[in-house]
Amino acid sequence: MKYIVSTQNKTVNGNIDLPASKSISNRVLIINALCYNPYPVHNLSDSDDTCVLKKALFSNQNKFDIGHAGTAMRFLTAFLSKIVGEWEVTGSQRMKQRPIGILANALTQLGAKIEYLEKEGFPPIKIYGSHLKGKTLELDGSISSQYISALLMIAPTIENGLTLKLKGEVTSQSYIDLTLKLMARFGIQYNWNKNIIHVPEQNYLPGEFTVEADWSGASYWYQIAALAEKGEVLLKNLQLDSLQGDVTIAGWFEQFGVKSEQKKDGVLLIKTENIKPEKLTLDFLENPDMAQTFACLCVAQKVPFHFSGLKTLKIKETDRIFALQNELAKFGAALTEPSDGELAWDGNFDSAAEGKIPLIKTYHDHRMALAFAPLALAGFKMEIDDPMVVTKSYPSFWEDLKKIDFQIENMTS
Ligand SMILES: O=C(O)C1=C[C@@H](OP(=O)(O)O)[C@@H](O)[C@H](O)C1
Ligand SMILES: C=C(OP(=O)(O)O)C(=O)O
Repeated sequence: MKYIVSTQNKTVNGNIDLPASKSISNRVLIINALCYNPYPVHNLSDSDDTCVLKKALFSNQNKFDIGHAGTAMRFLTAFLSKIVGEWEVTGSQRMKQRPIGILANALTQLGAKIEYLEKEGFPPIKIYGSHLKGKTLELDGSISSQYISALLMIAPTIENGLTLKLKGEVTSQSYIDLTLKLMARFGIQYNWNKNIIHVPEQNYLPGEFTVEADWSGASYWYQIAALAEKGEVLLKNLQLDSLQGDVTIAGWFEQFGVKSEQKKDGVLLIKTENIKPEKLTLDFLENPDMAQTFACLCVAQKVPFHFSGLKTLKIKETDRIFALQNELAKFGAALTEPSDGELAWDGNFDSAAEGKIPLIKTYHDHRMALAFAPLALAGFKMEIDDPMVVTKSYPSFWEDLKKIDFQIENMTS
């Protein structure tokens, strides 16, 4: 299936019901599974990534296919390691290329047994869950914070708790912070000093919980507001006082004339001023999921950029560096990779691309479709391949775009 995405509008006004955060939802599902008497969770995400984890946790099977969901893969691996039994976890072809060795080694040191069913260090895996005994573990933090979050969530429930000494340049720290803050919300005490996190053995205290709206999903609406000449968009249930690290984009978007105001029922984006930076320099180490949003925005706004902190983009749903280079080249923008973890653009367009209507490939990556579609507002015409890829995090995205008069034409043959 393909969608042709276009709009004649230059002004955007609307109220959008954002999806709930899949990062928060998946943490709360695991924490609830570790509680003795869990309360129901309100506003749980309806994304694929949350649905697969929920299905696995509530199933009576011992084999799980978590599709493309990184958090489900990593969180479930740690959770099942402490549940006595034999478990198999697999995922999509891409998941089989996303490493899990660091987490599996750590769990093995705590007493679990993990076998690789195909390739050493990668899913699918077989887990022999058992009673785990905590200790001090040294862990490379530069590949994925999800390994650390997965271990932290089970830490209070294993004998003697757990101490993690993080090595290397720790990526996505804002997500580690999110994990610990949510654990604290469920009664857990911990100590985090520089690169050492200590979680003593203790019980989670169940309580009522409502999941926040998703700041990563909000970024596409900020992008839309930035590309519009003017307008106001209310992002319902979104909070500026948020647990999610991606809230930081509210500040980044001010350079593109988008202001954020906290209202009773959400965050109001206000676009009044058509401004943009001469060049954009940003570090995405804490916010890797925002790289596609800003690369697409800068090309549409003709803003040269230099982005860093992108080393982990190659092991996400797709190699996002390669995907951005390939697809933005279809609009005539040649992005370079000055060194590993960097992406840059000099602001020049190749005129050979002018007047063409490219087919934007999405590479099984929701954020490719989510970040490219807003470019219709800047007059970029395109077809989007496999548009339902958005269900990984934002199932109602296309319906929401129609609310602000985007035309979404289905080209299913
Ligand atoms: O813990 C989480 O919820 C996430 C952590 C990040 O992954 P990495 O830690 O692998 O960078 C992020 O990219 C992902 O979308 C969600
Ligand atoms: C990287 C992402 O997800 P995950 O790693 O959980 O698959 C994402 O949602 O952008």
